Amino acid sequence: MENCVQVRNVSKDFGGFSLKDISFDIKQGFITGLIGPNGAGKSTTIRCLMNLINIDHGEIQLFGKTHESDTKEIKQRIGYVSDENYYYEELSIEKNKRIIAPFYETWNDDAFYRYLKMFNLPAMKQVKKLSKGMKIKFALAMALAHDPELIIMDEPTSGLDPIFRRELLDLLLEILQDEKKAVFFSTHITTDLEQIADYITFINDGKIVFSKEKEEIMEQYAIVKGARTYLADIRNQQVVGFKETDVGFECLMVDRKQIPSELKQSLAIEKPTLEEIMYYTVRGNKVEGSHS
Ligand SMILES: Nc1ncnc2c1ncn2[C@@H]1O[C@H](COP(=O)(O)OP(=O)(O)OP(=O)(O)O)[C@@H](O)[C@H]1O
Repeated sequence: MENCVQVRNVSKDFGGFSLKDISFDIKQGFITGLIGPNGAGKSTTIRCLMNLINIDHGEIQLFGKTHESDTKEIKQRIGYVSDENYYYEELSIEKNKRIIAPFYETWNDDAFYRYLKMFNLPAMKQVKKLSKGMKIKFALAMALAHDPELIIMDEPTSGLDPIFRRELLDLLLEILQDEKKAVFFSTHITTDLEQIADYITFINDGKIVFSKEKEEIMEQYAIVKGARTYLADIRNQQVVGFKETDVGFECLMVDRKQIPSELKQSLAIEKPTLEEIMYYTVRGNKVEGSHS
């Protein structure tokens, strides 16, 4: 299994915020989701991959190459959907296309118009007059029309209605039928990733919490619920995040194998959702707990 992206020990210091020695891979043939709370560093990470930000330390390889020596080729091979509109707002979809398309050697005009039709986009409309969802669809059409090997998207689904969101997820799966391609996207809608992602990279406060196969994460982590009587026993274990409830406690453990066998009968042990993994990791082990 080949990595189409390798991020190794990358750091970037903005003063108030920094990416701290992050490393992860994006694998060819798979969908990797990037999750993390607001301000965790998702967009910054994506901008580093796109060479829109200079990194302070570390190395980023895309298709075995680096931006320092091969940025033009790398960008040819990526379809990028930014979280900000980076097209000409005053111009129409059609005029934007005419300016940008010649940059791509593999541009496919038929595919572009097919996507416009599929996404219900009016070619003659000025970009500034498009709705938020339409802007994302336009960015998608531009990103997909040059048949990229790697699709990188920064929160593409956040402004989309649930119907189109589902269609987009199906479209991504269809694109992935070609095993040479890869998709990497950030999102707060973790249920989308539960549906379609193969790998999850979780970033919190500029650090990678994990970057792993989704199934492995779901098998490894556990939500443990129990009565107060077992509270002391469980707090002796390696607990990621913890909260007291009216009836007892609920916590997230990194490794379900660590739950002592003598306690297993008395506790409810469940598979977590990605949202629960994020929630407890960010919340941590605050002792006061919130009653739910
Ligand atoms: N150019 C910059 N100069 C200084 N600080 C920056 C710059 N870009 C981002 N930051 C800071 O870096 C931190 C991480 O921002 P980033 O946009 O990467 O987070 P995010 O995980 O994408 O968040 P969100 O989910 O809210 O979109 C924030 O505190 C932000 O203010």
